[in-house]
Amino acid sequence: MSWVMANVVQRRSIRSFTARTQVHAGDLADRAALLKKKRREVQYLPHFDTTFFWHGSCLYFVSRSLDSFHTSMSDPSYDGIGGEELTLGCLGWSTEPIKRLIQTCEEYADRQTEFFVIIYARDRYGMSWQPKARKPIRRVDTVHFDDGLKQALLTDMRKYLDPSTKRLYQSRSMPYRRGYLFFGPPGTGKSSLSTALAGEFGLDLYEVKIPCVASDQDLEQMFQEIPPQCIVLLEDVDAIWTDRDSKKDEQAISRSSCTLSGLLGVLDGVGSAEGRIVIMTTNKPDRLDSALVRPGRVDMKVMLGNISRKSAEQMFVRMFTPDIESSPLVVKERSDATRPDDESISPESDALQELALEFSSHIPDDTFTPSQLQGFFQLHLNSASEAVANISNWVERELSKSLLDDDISVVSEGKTS
Ligand SMILES: Nc1ncnc2c1ncn2[C@@H]1O[C@H](COP(=O)(O)OP(=O)(O)OP(=O)(O)O)[C@@H](O)[C@H]1O
Repeated sequence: MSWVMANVVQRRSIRSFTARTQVHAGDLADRAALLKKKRREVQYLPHFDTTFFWHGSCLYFVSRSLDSFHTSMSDPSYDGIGGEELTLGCLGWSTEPIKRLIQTCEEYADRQTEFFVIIYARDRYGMSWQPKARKPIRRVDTVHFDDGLKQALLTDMRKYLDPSTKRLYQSRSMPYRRGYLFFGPPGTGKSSLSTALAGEFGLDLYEVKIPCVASDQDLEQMFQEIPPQCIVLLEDVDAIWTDRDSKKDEQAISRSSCTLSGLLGVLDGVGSAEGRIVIMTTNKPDRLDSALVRPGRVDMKVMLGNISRKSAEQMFVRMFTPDIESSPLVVKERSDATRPDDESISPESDALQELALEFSSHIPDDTFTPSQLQGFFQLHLNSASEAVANISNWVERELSKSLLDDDISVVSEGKTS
């Protein structure tokens, strides 16, 4: 119906259409499902009647029936998507044009739908999981780190989630689970990458902040309530309490109340559900116990470090590429043949590439975190050339700041010793 609205009714200036404001069943709908998709507040559709239109070289007609519409609206489980009976026909002897049109409409609907990643966290009493936030899906290519490593990670996860892999694991009596360790300094994209991966593979994300877990029993309870197909994000896993930590240890004060054996128990114990992906993050990989990161618990380690010159260039291009997704005209007109890659051949994008190259030549390799650089872009979002003009001053300032920070830490170390 949306396709007919955009491509027939609006184009031919047909002046009658229907509009409705209630597009889901309100309280009865599952909250997580509601969070997952963005619904338009007002939905415009063709009028109840038969609409004739040409598409390609065929004459089609589509009919909406008022009775069928009423029936779907009175069904309490109706969620506003589909449900209504439509009759679609075309003049001719073959059904192929109808199948083609249905496919076109399906592709159109996919492009119109905006999906979100649902992030679950424990409620404030630590009693149950609650959808905490929905985040628009972030594409993995917007998280910048080593390209080879990124491809290896995506391939590994895709392979793991393939149904044939599950069968293979089961037939070999191997536990069907996968673990990853993302490590690197603060602000290098560990959380962003986890959310992007959840979006890429259509999985919900269950967030466990290890320093906030009250006890091993709580951790066990949490894991028992996590569904099988999801990503579990264990943040700051270095805060887990190990036997080496003594009560006098100053760093141990900031440690979690759950223990290494408690964590190992939920990772591979009886209660550990099959099919889930566990991602652990840490800023201090050297503090992790070797038992926690052994193969089977951590199958792949991904280092997210300071930004390289190449990634700075890619980030620049991403920041200043016109936002084609937000233009309704482009969404409507765009076919797969005109996807964003085509921009790379336009003169504007050549100019942008040149600016990006000049910009990145001022960025010292492996010195700033991506989040630091993002902070710089936030100050100059309106003009790419302004960003290029200001970058060398910013680099100088940041470098002198970090020298100052080093001095301060030396002085404070001197005081404490
Ligand atoms: N590699 C990256 N590529 C693109 N953006 C990044 C990257 N790393 C960080 N950012 C940006 O910096 C901000 C902070 O990133 P994020 O929280 O993912 O870092 P983190 O490594 O998880 O930090 P922490 O260890 O403090 O939790 C985000 O807004 C994110 O967009």
